[in-house]
Amino acid sequence: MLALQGDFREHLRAIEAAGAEAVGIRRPKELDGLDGLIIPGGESTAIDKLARAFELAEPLRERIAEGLPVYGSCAGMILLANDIADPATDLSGAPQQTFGGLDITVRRNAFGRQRESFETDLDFKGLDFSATASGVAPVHAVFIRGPWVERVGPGVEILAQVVPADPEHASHAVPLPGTARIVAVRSGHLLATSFHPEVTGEKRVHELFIRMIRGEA
Ligand SMILES: NC(=O)CC[C@H](N)C(=O)O
Repeated sequence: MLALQGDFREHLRAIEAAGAEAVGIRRPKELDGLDGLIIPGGESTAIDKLARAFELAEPLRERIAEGLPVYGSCAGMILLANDIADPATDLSGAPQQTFGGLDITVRRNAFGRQRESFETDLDFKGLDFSATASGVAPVHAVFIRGPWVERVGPGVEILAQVVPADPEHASHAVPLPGTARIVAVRSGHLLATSFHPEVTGEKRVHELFIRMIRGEA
């Protein structure tokens, strides 16, 4: 659990509820011996700056490239993306940085600002093979100033999309009803969701990640 900023406490609880042990990571040496890492929701710019300040960013990029399983939710998805369509810039005009690894382009705050946060049910692929042969299962998803994925590269699997139905979402960045937006992806050892399963008591996304770590999914 990258415990620099954001809702890492909620993820710690979700991992433990899913039957695994989790520890908070704040220093490069704490990356040694990890089976996997979760990057929580929060502010991607803050996590980026703190990771650089604590000299974690480079070692983490290396571990991701070496195959460390990582799950990123919301800001964590942004930090795993190779590209950001609209990166925030600091006072010197330098764009925010990501750890990368996922060949996707994300758009930050794509569904709007805090007041446009919303909840919806969506079908998530690969979660629950007892439900359907395809493993597609319904998930109640909470979006809080979330990103969406605008581009997926080869080898990136789309696990869930959202089609904002209610017309109120047509009044800003959210696409007109009927336009599907990618909100969960997987590429090998990397998993990312735009939404926050850790805030709803949903365990299956964390269980999927644990199965990925164990080589069972
Ligand atoms: N809930 C979240 O993690 C919000 C992410 C935030 N909008 C960012 O750009 O980093």
